[in-house]
Amino acid sequence: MPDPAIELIDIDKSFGVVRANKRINLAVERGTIHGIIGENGAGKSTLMSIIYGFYQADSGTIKVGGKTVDISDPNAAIAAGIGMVHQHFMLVENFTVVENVMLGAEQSPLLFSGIARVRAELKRLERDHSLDVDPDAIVEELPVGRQQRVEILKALYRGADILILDEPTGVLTPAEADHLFAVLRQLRDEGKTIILITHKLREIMAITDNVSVMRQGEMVATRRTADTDVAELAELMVGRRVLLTVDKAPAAPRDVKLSVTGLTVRDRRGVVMVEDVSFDVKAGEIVGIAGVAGNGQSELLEALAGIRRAESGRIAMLGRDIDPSQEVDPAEIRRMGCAHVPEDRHHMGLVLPFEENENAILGYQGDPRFAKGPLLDRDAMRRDAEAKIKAYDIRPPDCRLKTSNFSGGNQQKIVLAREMERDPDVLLIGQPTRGVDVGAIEFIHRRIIEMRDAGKAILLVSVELDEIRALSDRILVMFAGRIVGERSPDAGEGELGLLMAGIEGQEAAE
Ligand SMILES: Nc1ncnc2c1ncn2[C@@H]1O[C@H](COP(=O)(O)OP(=O)(O)OP(=O)(O)O)[C@@H](O)[C@H]1O
Repeated sequence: MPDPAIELIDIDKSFGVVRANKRINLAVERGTIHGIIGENGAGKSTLMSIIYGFYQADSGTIKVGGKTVDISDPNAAIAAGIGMVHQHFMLVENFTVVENVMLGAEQSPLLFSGIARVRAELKRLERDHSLDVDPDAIVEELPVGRQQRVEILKALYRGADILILDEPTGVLTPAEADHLFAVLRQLRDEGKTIILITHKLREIMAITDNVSVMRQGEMVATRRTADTDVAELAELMVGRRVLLTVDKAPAAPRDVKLSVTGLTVRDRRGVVMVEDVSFDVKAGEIVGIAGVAGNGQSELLEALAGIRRAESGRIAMLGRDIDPSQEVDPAEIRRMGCAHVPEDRHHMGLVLPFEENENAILGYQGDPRFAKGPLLDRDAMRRDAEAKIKAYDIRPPDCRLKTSNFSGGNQQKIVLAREMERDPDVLLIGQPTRGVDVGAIEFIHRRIIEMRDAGKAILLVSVELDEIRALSDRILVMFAGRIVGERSPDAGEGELGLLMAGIEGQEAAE
């Protein structure tokens, strides 16, 4: 390669018995966007953490601009011109944008020349890179797309020439993702080098110049994006052909298992998040809720699961009437036969310092299968966890490992296995495949269809329109807290997109 911006030579890294990176070699050409893909647990985040100095490689060499560098911590990475935009933003939420940009940039001589100059520099960076954000806004009040811009600005402010983005579109709306891509292309055209980790192969095809594939800790292939396609990449990732479409028979809906009438939910500040929502879900059908993130889907799901109090409305679930404006015990909802895969696995689905086998029964500790007198039957828990690890191909297959030590996609599989394998009659499922690889998506989709065919009533919330269209038997579109339309899964992407943007919906609702 004529001019690699960064080169990794024989990088090796183990965590105990897990060899996360095995003699990795990679050269990233300057002024290109280079995608890194791979199954959950393939070692992508570990490799990026080594480049950014969070982890130290056990052996190997990193060269930046042809020179060997010792990246002992993130400050050394920054000094070498490497910037990172994290999956879970590393911003201080109650600080302003300027304060966040200044924070941690102690090495920057600009810091000593006052906040006014920092603000001016920030303004210039924003203008030059179409990264519009108010420097004085408090970070937690910004939508996620803008918070991400702050992360990018922070890296640019510190002089990053090489920018690493880990799953940057996972939390973005489609419009925000398009904007991000425009920014990345512009940065590339200015000569910056971008390394992008994503599970979305369509994004790889749309935006990268080259793509490298990792499998089980190894770098197995690098391709020019123009010379490959989604099917080849999927196969390189998982080592077998992957079905990229979902095969399903027509639904055979039976009696209503979940009926929601006039549900209204406000958030802590009193803002209406769900407004007068009514719908039914029958046994043997999947009802998908489509919508841009932040239009009330999360609050709807939480109210149904009993973890958020509603203002008014009625819920009839599995023959029982629930008044959601009263305190509802989520454990009671679970006991009735309703399982819930929460959208935000870090905050609601898992206790990260717990062992895998403990999270595998979280919320179901009272189950007699796991009781030994007044105590927990640890052997039964481990046997149960091992069976789920096998069925969901959770890696590494170690139920004693702390949950925080699993990769993001494998953490998602731990939650899915726990909730789906309870054999619930009603399944509330939020963003089931966020952060999971194509092989696992194929498996999870198949499992959801099997559950439908076994007569379960399934409510699916996903911001991935492709996923909603592939799985749902009926699609409800939510906009600004209201259901603005019902469509069949055959409805075109354009038609659904307009509804999701509230354009047709407003007329329909009037
Ligand atoms: N701090 C740690 N301690 C122990 N094991 C770890 C640690 N960090 C990562 N691992 C293990 O290293 C392997 C690689 O994980 P990594 O997070 O790099 O995967 P990934 O390719 O980024 O996966 P995903 O797509 O799911 O995010 C996994 O088996 C993971 O469990």
